[in-house]
Amino acid sequence: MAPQITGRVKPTKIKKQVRGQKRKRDDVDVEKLQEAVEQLDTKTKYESFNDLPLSEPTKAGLKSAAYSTLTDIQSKAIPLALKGSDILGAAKTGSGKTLAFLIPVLENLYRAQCTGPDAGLGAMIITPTRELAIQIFEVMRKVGGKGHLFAAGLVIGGKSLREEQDALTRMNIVVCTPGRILQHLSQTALFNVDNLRMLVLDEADRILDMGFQKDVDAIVDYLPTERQTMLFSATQTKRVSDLARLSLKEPEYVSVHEAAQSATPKTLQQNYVITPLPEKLDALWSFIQSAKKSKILVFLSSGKQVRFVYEAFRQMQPGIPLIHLHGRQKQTARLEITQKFSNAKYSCLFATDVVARGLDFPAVDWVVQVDCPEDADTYIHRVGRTARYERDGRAVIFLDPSEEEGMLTRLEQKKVPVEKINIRTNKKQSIKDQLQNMCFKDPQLKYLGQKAFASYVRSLHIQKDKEVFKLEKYPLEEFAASLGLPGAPRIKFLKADPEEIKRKKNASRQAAVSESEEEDDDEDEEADKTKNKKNGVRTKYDRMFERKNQDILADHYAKMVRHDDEKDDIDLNRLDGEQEADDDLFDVKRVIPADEGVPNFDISAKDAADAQAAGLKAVAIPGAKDPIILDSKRREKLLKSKKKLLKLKDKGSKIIYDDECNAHEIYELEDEADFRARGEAEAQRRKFLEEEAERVKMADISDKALAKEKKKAKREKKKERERAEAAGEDGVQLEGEEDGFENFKRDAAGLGYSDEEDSEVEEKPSKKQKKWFQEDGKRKDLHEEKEIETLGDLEAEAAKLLGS
Ligand SMILES: Nc1ncnc2c1ncn2[C@@H]1O[C@H](COP(=O)(O)OP(=O)(O)OP(=O)(O)O)[C@@H](O)[C@H]1O
Repeated sequence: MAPQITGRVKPTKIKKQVRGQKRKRDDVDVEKLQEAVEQLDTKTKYESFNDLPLSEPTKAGLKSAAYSTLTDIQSKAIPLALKGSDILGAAKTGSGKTLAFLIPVLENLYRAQCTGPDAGLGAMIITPTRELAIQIFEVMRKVGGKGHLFAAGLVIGGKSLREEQDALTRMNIVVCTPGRILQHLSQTALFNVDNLRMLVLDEADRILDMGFQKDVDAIVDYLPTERQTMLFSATQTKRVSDLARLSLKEPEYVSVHEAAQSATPKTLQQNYVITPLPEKLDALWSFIQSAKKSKILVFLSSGKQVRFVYEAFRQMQPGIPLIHLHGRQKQTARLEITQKFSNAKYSCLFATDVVARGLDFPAVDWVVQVDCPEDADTYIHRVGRTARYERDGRAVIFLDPSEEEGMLTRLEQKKVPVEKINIRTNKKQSIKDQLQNMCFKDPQLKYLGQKAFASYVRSLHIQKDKEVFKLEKYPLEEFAASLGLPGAPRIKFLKADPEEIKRKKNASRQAAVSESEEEDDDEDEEADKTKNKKNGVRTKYDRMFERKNQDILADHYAKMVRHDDEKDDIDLNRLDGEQEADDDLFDVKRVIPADEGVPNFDISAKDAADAQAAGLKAVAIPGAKDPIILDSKRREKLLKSKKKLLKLKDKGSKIIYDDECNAHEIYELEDEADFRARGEAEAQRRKFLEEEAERVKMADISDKALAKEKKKAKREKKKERERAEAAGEDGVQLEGEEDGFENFKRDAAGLGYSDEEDSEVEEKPSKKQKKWFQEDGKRKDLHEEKEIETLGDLEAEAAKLLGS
């Protein structure tokens, strides 16, 4: 999105006069406001925006956006911020922190009359992701667009630097991502920040985190030290070193957490299900099947997993619209997807942590965490995408048994109440066979699966919290099988020069991560870990990472599975133009045996010669076109199996015979002279098309006649049945009718919970059976689920879920 200017230039004389008069009125207004702000009692709990000394344009904006009462954080932070204090604001997700800093920004700049191109930049709002910046900008437009004359804009990249440069020099308020604004600070000569009065860091803990550390330090160096600084997040930093870096002056710590019993919204129902890693996709599929009439946000730990799960599930047609979002998609695609998910009533979005923070998707029913988050803070932000601003919401996390103890301890420490539930046995569906079948038939999907496997193992390997993530405890072979892979891909861990790692770390953190993505790009951290591990004990997993084997996934093959929505242009936000560093340190290098159904991996005679030169043995197979190279025990074994060798042999080609019993290939090129003798090529082409069109038309007529006949026969059969029923015959029922309705009811009720224990006992057709989950033990504070009997009940339930 290009920077947008909300302020207007009024060139005519009349307009100038009007403006002059308005300014006079504003001056009086400003003086009065200033007085009122000075007298404001920061200890009072203000309930209504009308009780605060706010300018008319802000009041109008709040009114038109239907904001009337203040949330807790707004009530505590706004009065202090209006008076100019530095603020450290911490409040639960969805509690209205955005307005808590936006209103003071608008008001303080208004009172300072910091409007128009000559006033310069008055406020800078920094956020970790582009999506969040856009969202904040939209809220600002909504609240500030009713009469304020500020020039406000977005600087998040995705546009040419030049366009942004021009607009930046006229802006009074900028909402930006760290990388891009730093680029302007260092490259845009006319961008002057000497008048900056306010600096806001939304999701401050993330921005002050190692990924953005350098950028933020560099930005702060450009800014005047005399300014108001505000930090907001649901999981706030209190580190003195962080605050010192930003030169906060006696900051007011405004926390709504401290007194609260939990760090998450009261209206959020949180559960966990113990799900061994190889069963996670089964569990996810079963879950989606039972919650089709909902809006679901599914978190996975990397973009590769997102792509694989999305592709695989899409092919399996789950009956709910699927979309996916990760940081490697183009900006426009990312925006479209967030928009789509926001507007959807029922939808399932597979995403990485790129949407974990701050995004305000309306009416999300479920947040499902398939992969365990790296820490409790990430958990809090992920689940915070539902149950926003007093609405209900539900969250469920799938924990591998090895993660249970560690993660629950972390959550308890952060005051996150989460209860165990089980998946109902009759709701469990296994999709392993289906995935295996799909991967066997579709090498592209299999390739995505291999990448997903590698990136997941990598993410486990680099996790900081080893009490939660114990790599050796995960059943990786079974996990690979659960993705439909014929075996666990071998993962190669390239050892890099520590100096090179350091250089990359600085460069890629500055560039890539600054745009938002917290996934996939962590090779640098990973490399550090290896360095640290150097003196430690090597496990079988270390050996797995270090294993070397042939690279047979050729470039063209990788390109083949490249998605349209992936970045293929240079990201303007990357300072050093660095492109996908994704696989630099980790790579899937799997030797794919010929019997795994992956085509196009024939070993040519040249390859064989190369292999021999490299000291490998190449063996000629009778009947096979090319020799096979003995580069592994598996291939040596293959030589001993006649059945497997058969697959390597030339399959022959199909031959057809003419009337004189002469053999022909199916497609043979016609003699050119004969072809020319029949006339102009173009005329022949046209004639062929006409004949084909006629043939299709005839086929269509006979198809229709057939369909008509079938319909008639069906109707007659139905009538016959009805006659029989009327005559009192037993056991006749119209096919499908009853079943269809039952399924519909089941799906709807699958959203609920029950109090009963998991049991294998055959279940009576009671309503409780229809639920996907059941609780492990007794749970308090759950809202009663109304039993869904009719379509009307279902609609009422859906309306309740959607908070309408
Ligand atoms: N005073 C208010 N009255 C009514 N609705 C409000 C008010 N303040 C905020 N909201 C609504 O609450 C929702 C959440 O607000 P916001 O996005 O600011 O939360 P947040 O605390 O920043 O959440 P997160 O920690 O996830 O970033 C938004 O849909 C917003 O419109």
